This record gives sequence, structure tokens and C-alpha cells, in this order.
Amino acid sequence: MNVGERHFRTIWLAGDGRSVEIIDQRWLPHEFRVVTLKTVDEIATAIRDMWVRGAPLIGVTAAYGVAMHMLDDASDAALDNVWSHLHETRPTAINLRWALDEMARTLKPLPIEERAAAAYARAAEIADEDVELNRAIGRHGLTLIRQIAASKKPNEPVNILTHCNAGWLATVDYGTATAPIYLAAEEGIPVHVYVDETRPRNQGAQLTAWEMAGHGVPHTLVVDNAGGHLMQHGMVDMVIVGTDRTTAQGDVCNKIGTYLKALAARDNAIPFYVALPSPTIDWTVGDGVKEIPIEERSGDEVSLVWGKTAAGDVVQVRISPDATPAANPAFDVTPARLVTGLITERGVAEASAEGLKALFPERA
Ligand SMILES: CSC[C@H]1O[C@H](OP(=O)(O)O)[C@H](O)[C@@H]1O
Repeated sequence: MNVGERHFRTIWLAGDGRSVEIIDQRWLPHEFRVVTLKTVDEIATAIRDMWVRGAPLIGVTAAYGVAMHMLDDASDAALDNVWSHLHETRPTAINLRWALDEMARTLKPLPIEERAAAAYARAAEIADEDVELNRAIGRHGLTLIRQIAASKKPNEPVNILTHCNAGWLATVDYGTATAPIYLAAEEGIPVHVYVDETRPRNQGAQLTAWEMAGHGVPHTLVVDNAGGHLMQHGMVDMVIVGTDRTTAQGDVCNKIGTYLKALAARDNAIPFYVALPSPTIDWTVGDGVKEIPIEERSGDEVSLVWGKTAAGDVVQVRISPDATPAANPAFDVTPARLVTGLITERGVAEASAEGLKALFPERA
């Protein structure tokens, strides 16, 4: 892949027609490493250890994992086993379950001998569908940015704060929260993005900042705790974030710290939008705070940080005493009452059961 391109697809079929190639995001922004995943176990490792991450991309990667397994064993038992094996890699992003369910729905009715080819075809379709969903999210979100831009002085940028990485690196392309930003920048609307570093994995500092730089979008990296201050001082016009699972009543599960941004936005009357494709909606869940499983990751992700030395070596260093335990809940839930709107591929929905059913009447 040409690193200089503004856009990449984050996952693609390898030349052997069996494996997939992905960007190992753990090394960004310091190194652009493409790795080949040849087996379901490698797919599971890549998801669990966040070589690939982001709800939509996790789902697509798992879909290809199912396809790989069908080449070896396309029995019903194998399909059930690979569903479970991949589903247990990360518990919060609903796109993982959605993609695995979609593969099972596609393959179960087929004769065993047809399943492998059908699995690769469906995985590729899911990947292509993700790109189109995100482009549509971009178009609907662009309308919101245009509205704010209309109230600004000429050449005064729309200041957008985002948390974590809901960019093209979290999807197959375009991203969710970043799609409106990219379209606005490409339309010539002055935008500036405050990028939350997003401890502990620093997806903002390492991934979103890298994306913004690659797109030429003016941006400023800030510590997670600066957002409230920026909002209090009129430096933020809107917040756009992604989500790993949004409930049928509009509660939003996203990277840890999102809830705090939503509280600060509400306290400062700043619009707080969440961008998501419909596979990220969990129609089976109402109360997100009570019902969404929050992934607890290793405390080492809090105590150890990655960086690049002056000599150019990428290393990990400890920032706390060896004996200090660390808790690391990876997500939190923002109640719907704090969400201004949900930017979906069908338009902007009010964050409520009624608002979502108005856009998705088939779910009424
Ligand atoms: C478009 S989904 C992006 C979503 O995924 C991230 O989580 P992780 O990096 O742990 O996979 C984060 O919550 C982003 O908002």
C-alpha cells in the first residue's frame, strides 16, 4: 500500500486467496507495518491484542476468520466453534457478534462444499458495505458541520473534539466520526480537530493524529483531561465520537472517557454527536449502563506506555511503581440523555428508541 495515499483499506485479501493482510496498528505512528494473517488463531490474536481494532474493523476481520476456517472444515460444528472462538476475543463491540451472526446466517443454509467460497464472498461484501455506510455517515455529518460553519466568521474553523480513534483505521475506510471531518475538509470548510490522546492505549495520539496529519486536517493533540477546560472557554463547537455498541434506546458505549466528555459538553451546551453504522446498534439491549459488558483489559496497558526513543527505537516504559496494581476498564456508557444525535447511514437520529425507530422502521 502506498503510505502517501490519503486513504487505505485497512484489510484486504492476500494473493493466496486465503489469508488477509492488515495494518498492525500497534506500531503506528512510528512504523507502518502490514502483516499477513493466515489462520483463525492469528485472526483471534490480532483482534484480542489490538493489532486491528475499532468495532467495524473487528467485525470484518472476524468475518474473514470464519472464511479461513471454512476452507479447513465447513461443518456445522466447525461453524459453531469458530463463532465462539472469535466472539470471545473482545466482549464489547457489537459489530463482532453482528458479523459472526451474519456469516452464520449466510453459511448455515448452504451445502458444506459451497460454504468456503460463499464465506469469502460475504466477508468481502461486509467490508465493501462498511465503506459505503461510512461514506453515508460522512454525508449526513457534513450537514451538521456546514450548519456550524455558517455561524462562524470567514475562515474561522469549526472546532471539533474527538475521542479515541473512530477513523478509517477503526473501519475498512473513511471511519465513522472522522468521515464528516474528511468530507468537510475536502469541501474546503475550515475545520480544526482537538484530538484526545485517549489513555491508556493512546488511540488518539497514535492513530487519529496520524490520520489527521495524513489528510492535512489541522489538529491539536490534547490530554484527555483538557476537554472540559476547552469547552468552558468556547474552544469547541461540537464533539463527534464513535461507538462500539449503541443500544435500542440510544445509550452509547464507547472508549473509556467518552462519558466524561459528554458531561462536559452538556454542561457547556455543546452538541455531542455519535457517528455509527447500523450494525453497531444492539437492538436487544435497552439500558446500556446495566447491560453492556465492559471489557477489562490488562493493567499493564495503564502502567506501561509505548514510545519512540531519540534513536528511533520503539520501546515500552513503566510509568508507575512495579507493585502498583492498575484497573483498566476499556469502555464506558454515555446515557442517551447526554447525546445530541446519532449520525447513521440513514441520517441523524434523536438518541432515543423513538428516534432510532423513525430511521429504522423495520425495527419498530
Ligand atoms: C468506529 S468504532 C471506533 C471505536 O473503537 C475503539 O475501541 P478500540 O480501539 O478499543 O477497538 C473506540 O471505542 C472507538 O470509538
